[in-house]
Amino acid sequence: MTEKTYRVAVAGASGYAGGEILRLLLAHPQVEIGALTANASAGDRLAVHQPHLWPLADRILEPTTAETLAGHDVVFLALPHGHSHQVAAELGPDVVVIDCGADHRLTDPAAWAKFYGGDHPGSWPYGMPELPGGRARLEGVKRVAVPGCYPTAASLALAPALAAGLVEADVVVVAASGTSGAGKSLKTNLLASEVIGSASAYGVGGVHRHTPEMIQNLTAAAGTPVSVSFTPVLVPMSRGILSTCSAVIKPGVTESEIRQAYETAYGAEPFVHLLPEGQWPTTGAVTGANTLLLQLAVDTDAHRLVVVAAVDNLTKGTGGAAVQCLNLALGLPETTGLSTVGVAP
Ligand SMILES: NC(=O)C1=CN([C@@H]2O[C@H](COP(=O)(O)OP(=O)(O)OC[C@H]3O[C@@H](n4cnc5c(N)ncnc54)[C@H](OP(=O)(O)O)[C@@H]3O)[C@@H](O)[C@H]2O)C=CC1
Ligand SMILES: CC(=O)N[C@@H](CCC(=O)OP(=O)(O)O)C(=O)O
Repeated sequence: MTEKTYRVAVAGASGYAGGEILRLLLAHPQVEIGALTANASAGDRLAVHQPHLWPLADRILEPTTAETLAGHDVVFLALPHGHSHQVAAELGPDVVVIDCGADHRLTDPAAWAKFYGGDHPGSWPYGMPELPGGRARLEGVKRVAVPGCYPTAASLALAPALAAGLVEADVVVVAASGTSGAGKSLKTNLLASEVIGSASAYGVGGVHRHTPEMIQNLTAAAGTPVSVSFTPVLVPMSRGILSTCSAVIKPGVTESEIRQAYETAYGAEPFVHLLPEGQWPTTGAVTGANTLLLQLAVDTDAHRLVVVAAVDNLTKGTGGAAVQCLNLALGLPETTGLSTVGVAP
């Protein structure tokens, strides 16, 4: 029997997230790539913006309109946040819409207003299958909110310990990110002369917009309100996030209990792995792979659990998660078209 092919459009195809989605879709056996859209780049050959996507080099970017996105089974939205809800509103209810932006991730309108401003666009099923109950929430859905890159690393790093009640509900996350996390648009702190040879903290003091998303995920996992102190750090690499997450261990809890909780949570997961003891995650090991690698240690003097997570912000941190959610939404095997093989060195 011939397998069904789904016609897929990508809005924001000239950007980093759109480019990564296309790189992965080119290896997906049940996808036909339809319209590729952008804003100011409309009219350009795709190769001008995505020279690595050779099979699509001569495709012409179209404007992002209801007309260009019509006639597809699936539409990926890889647009700056604040734009996708308007575009999604014009797509029919039978179209599977996978939004890589932040518009539909938060369930709390007050958190949206505080960190993004304006009216809350509403929330969609959240695209992190590995969270408790996460997979069931995505099967067969028509709308998916793909998580932010920093929340992917922090949430998967801490959810098992919080869900098992092994640590206090007050966590610290410090995460180093490569520059592609900021997208392609020009920003002065992303000038090569500012970034090369320098690491810098930003969004310090609870103001980064990914903080409420981490709180949302970890509170749901813990079943009790969790407070999160998050500090992002920009480092001179193009891809990758290395997130160091810690929490105070509850009295009497042992390292083997904690390790068991992570093995139970992720032992059967195709894309999230607790490394063998003594081996620590690196961003290089996950570059281009839809994989999140974890390791943990117990700091007995400080009474803290420390978990380190590595993820490629563009793969498991966005584009790979988006394709994983597509598979769940369409009822395909979750790993279809997704590789856990990285690029090294
Ligand atoms: N980069 C990352 O690691 C991650 C990104 N995301 C999310 O993915 C989305 C895209 O991010 P990213 O690819 O990094 O950003 P980029 O700046 O690299 O790309 C943005 C894309 O959106 C298009 N665009 C810009 N403005 C409009 C508009 N008004 N109408 C239609 N299209 C428009 C751009 O087209 P043009 O070339 O014409 O300007 C471009 O294709 C964002 O919401 C981001 O938060 C999520 C997780 C991680
Ligand atoms: C290094 C860097 O600048 N990273 C971005 C990550 C944001 C992102 O990509 O996530 P959203 O999908 O929520 O916008 C930042 O801190 O804003």
